[in-house]
Amino acid sequence: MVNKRRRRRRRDKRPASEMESSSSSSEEEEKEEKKESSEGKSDEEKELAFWKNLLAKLKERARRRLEKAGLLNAYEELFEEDDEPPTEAELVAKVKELERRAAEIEDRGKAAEAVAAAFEAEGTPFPGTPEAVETASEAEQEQYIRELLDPRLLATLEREGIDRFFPIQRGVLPYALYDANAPQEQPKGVFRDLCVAAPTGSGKTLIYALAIHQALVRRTFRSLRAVVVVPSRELARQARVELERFRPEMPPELPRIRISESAGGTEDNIFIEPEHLKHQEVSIACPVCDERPHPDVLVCTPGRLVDHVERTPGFTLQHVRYLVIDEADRLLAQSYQDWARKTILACFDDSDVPERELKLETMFERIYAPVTRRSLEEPCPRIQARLQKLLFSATLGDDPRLISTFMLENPKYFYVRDDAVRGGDEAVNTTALPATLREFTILCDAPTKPLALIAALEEFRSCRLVLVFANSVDTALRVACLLRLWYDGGEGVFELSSAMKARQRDATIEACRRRDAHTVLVASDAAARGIDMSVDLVLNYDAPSSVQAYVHRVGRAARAGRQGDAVTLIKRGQDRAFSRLRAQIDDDLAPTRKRIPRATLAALAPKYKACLADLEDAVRAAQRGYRGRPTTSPKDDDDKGVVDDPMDVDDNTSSRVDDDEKKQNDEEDEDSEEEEEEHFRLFPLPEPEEYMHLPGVAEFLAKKPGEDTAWMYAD
Ligand SMILES: Nc1ncnc2c1ncn2[C@@H]1O[C@H](COP(=O)(O)OP(=O)(O)OP(=O)(O)O)[C@@H](O)[C@H]1O
Repeated sequence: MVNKRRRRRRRDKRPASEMESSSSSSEEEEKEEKKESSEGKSDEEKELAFWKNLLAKLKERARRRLEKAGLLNAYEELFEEDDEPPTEAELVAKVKELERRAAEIEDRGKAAEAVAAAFEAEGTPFPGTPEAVETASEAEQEQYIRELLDPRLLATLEREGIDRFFPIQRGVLPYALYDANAPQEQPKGVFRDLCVAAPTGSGKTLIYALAIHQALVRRTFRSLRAVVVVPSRELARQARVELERFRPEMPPELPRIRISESAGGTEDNIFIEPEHLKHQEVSIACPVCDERPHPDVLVCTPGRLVDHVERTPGFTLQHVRYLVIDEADRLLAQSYQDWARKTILACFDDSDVPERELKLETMFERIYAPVTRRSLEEPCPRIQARLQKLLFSATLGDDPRLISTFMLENPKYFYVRDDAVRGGDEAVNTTALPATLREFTILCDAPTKPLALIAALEEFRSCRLVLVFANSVDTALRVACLLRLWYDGGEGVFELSSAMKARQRDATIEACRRRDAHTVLVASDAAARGIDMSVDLVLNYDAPSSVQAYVHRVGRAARAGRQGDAVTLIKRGQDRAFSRLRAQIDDDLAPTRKRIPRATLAALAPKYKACLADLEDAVRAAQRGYRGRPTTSPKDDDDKGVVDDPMDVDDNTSSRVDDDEKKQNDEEDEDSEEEEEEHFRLFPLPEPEEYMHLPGVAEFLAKKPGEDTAWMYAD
């Protein structure tokens, strides 16, 4: 039916001369059509179902368009609920009426463009756009965001106790949600990628969670629409939990938004996309597929993502609307399998799309017609189904490789300076710390450094959770062992490093989150980024070697507007280097110098010495608990020439810098094969006979490339 209408429209558009010369062939076509329609009569019910399905899609599109153009009343008049199913003729008439309205909208669109141009000429943002609320009051920004949010998401926010948005959320959400609500099929270049640099704990996750859910809340078609890439397995888990926390309730007729995780040892719900869904066929209800695990959102590490792109049958990124890259500066530095290029190219892969171009001849087709997948070709021959990239980090920086590696399109940058959120067209290298963080330094000698750590811990004994950072896996292990001895068995002392198995790390994080007594977690930089666990005090046993490491480490405290403290132990001789590092942060503040009285150290010394005597045995016992003994590698630069810190190991077992990513990827490879096998056992590919009986499937599969199929890009 769709084919016939298209053919008819195309004929009408041909020049008169061509029309005359081909009149005989058109008569033949007419006959052919009649023959086709008489043959089709036996399938009347099927066809009506097809039309209804298409109309439902068109109605939704029309509603959005008309609503935007202030024509909602017209829409309601046009589609009053009928008790009787409409006849085919009525449906065709309605679609024609839609075409007329669409043309009307185009006129209005032109008028609106002229008005927008006038506003631009005056330098005033167009009312109702995100630009217009950039400088508005806090209350106006809140209201604007709430108006853009679906009521089901507002209900979720209320349920989760989010009653106001944080500053960076008020700055970015107007843009992110405005785009999430905009129709997909915009000409290339209309939408912008967003890059957000905001302090740790400022609520960046909620920004992408809301944008994704807002775009998917009215989706009718199930396919992978959002991919969130994070640098570690722990962050993948956390992001998934956060996305699930804000997941909206769906209307009864739609399946809920499914969120999956694919990182390291975790591999759930990875799906195979059945052939007939790959091409976004109009038919949307497919019981077989709905019972199968189809994620709408996938949270993953880069390694696992590349594995899926290259190896998982049926896995495609072709329908992905959002590519979120969290901790983007960290992921930029990670070239694992050339993941960024491969991922983005996979989003534009149209190799299995039949060689067919939609000729968008009428306004109707341009607005409502099915659109195909996207193409990187310039100029794009098709309407673009859009891919928006959202980049986040507390230390995003202005590295030009961000644009090239992630193929950013017309990016808009958000950053925080002088406690205010700013937006601009240029990347700005700026780093801010949470305003609620208090920073301290303690100057100490190498031999007494562990004692200084103990003294600092004693001073902050009232804190619930203290996170101690060491520069290497081995130092973290030794410090944890020392503290266990210090706390007489150390029930509340935990260790987190990449030398541990993934499940051990999960269990440790969970235990630290749950405990309500004084808890000390000793970690390597594996725990520096992104982990959100209500830390009261960050204690840098080793001074970090870069400003990025410092910002992410201390940012585990003072999150979400809460008070928090950070203490850094600085060995004599390291203080200048640390001051230079701290000066790279955009504020005029300096950490307060704390002094530990000699008398305090002297009082702690006897017990400390007793602990040291038992330390080697404790370390050996702890190492036996690992998968294998940590290997050896060169010492940290910082420690060169300094051998007398009792937490430094001797030459035979020298400190290993925590190469978290490498370790993780090795681990992922090891775990994944087993898990994949298990997955395919649980979720085998459906046999074609399982879905061939479903309406429309056989017909769709029978269509040849190039045939005028009704393709639909459905939200
Ligand atoms: N509007 C809000 N009101 C209350 N709490 C919020 C709000 N937004 C986010 N939060 C909470 O703030 C905490 C920190 O948020 P999140 O982890 O997203 O920070 P982040 O900016 O991503 O930090 P990092 O850079 O360290 O990854 C989380 O526990 C989150 O649930």
